[in-house]
Amino acid sequence: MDQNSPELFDRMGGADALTAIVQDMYERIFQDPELAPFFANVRRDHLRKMQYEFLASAFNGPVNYTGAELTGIHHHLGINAVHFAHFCNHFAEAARAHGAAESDVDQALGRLATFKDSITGDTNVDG
Ligand code: HEM
Repeated sequence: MDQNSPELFDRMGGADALTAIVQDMYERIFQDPELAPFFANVRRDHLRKMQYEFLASAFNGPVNYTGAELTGIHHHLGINAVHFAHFCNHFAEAARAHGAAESDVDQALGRLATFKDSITGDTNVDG
């Protein structure tokens, strides 16, 4: 079931659709008062480009991820499980807005969930 052809990347509409989904997802994230502060000093064009590569690759598209290792770039930021859930929800809403099938949204969310431990860090650090 999971190894359907065409791949998830293609079923979601390929490069053009995923580029639009990433753009839309970050518009939602940057407007979310809980998530926006994390991105205050981030180069947004670079972020969108790297996220496109990452998701395209995670969805079995013909793209190599050339960005930073996920744990190293996120773990010190204090991202908790609620932040992670909201982030994934923005992705899901953006994908639906661009016509993704619910079964494909579910599959994509399942793949994102596998990165949760790499993204979330310990928020109880003293000082
Ligand atoms: C499955 C979920 C996530 C994935 C796949 C993901 C992926 C990525 C990728 C690919 C980058 C770019 C790396 C690079 O520049 O080389 C990035 C950067 C970043 N992400 Fe995430 N991310 C996720 C969740 C989150 C969450 C929940 C937050 C915060 C609430 C977050 C905050 C950031 C920030 C602030 C940066 C920029 C870091 C910097 O430039 O120093 N990410 N993420």
